[in-house]
Amino acid sequence: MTIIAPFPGMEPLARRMAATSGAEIQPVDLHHFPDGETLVKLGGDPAGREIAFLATLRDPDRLALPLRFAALTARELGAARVGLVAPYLGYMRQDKRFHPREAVSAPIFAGFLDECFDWVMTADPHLHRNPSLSALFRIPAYRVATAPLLADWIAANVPEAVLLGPDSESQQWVAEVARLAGRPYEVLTKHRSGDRQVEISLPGSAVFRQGTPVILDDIASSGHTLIRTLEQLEQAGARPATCVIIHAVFAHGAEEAIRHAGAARIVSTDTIPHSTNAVCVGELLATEMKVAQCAT
Ligand SMILES: O=P(O)(O)OC[C@H]1O[C@@H](O)[C@H](O)[C@@H]1O
Repeated sequence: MTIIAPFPGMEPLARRMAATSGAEIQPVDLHHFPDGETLVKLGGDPAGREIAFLATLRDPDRLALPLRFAALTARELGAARVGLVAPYLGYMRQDKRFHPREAVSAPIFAGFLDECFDWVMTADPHLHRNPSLSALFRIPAYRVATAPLLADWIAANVPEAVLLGPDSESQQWVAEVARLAGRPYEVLTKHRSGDRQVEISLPGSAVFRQGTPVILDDIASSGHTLIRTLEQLEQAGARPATCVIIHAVFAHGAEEAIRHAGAARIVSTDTIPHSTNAVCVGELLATEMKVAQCAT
């Protein structure tokens, strides 16, 4: 039987995955010493077993070394194969050199995970320039799409939804969710000049006035993409908008600021544990994990 080894905070998602896959859950213990170093302890003996660590990489700098300790320890103790399920895969946004001498973090981070694991799996990675996850990793890389779950949620919860993608990067998600939900969509124009400096322009067609706007994006981080979109919609006289986010990254104060900007509701998937989680990806990940484990 496969082992799912959740990092701290990931136990609820591990239980949902285990309910579908029948896997055994063995939580990973992290002990933080006073000097800042971390002691990793596996929850059981992985000898001869398939083990999948479950860690969402919202805070990858803090998690990278413990992940490596866990993966190499599982190997040393004789695990048959060691996988990583990272429902949110951090560092994918720095996929090119935007300014001279910057690190192109996405492939470097992928290379780090290549060295630790036999396979990796994630949900809707932020890869809008190169949508192929397998081009980034040398190990087998699997992705699940949350679009069917988001479409179902919108169909059940938002009457007369008109989907809005705040920028061209969101086109791939908003177009697919709109298609599955059978609802219209529009993609807005965004200009970002800094971490928290964002401008949004609404399209002239104003389809968003014909229903309830649902702003759909893969990530809310500083929240400024959503905040500026909400402000523009309010100025244009649209109905209060619902924000649907795949990965609830939410930097400090972001959720409150988005609510203050007029969001009628904010919902997210549970790729990152957060109070806005309303859509569960556990079954999706568990089903894809069986595919990963059947592959040689
Ligand atoms: O505007 P914040 O919330 O900081 O960042 C999230 C946005 O930045 C993009 O990469 C994401 O796709 C999303 O549109």
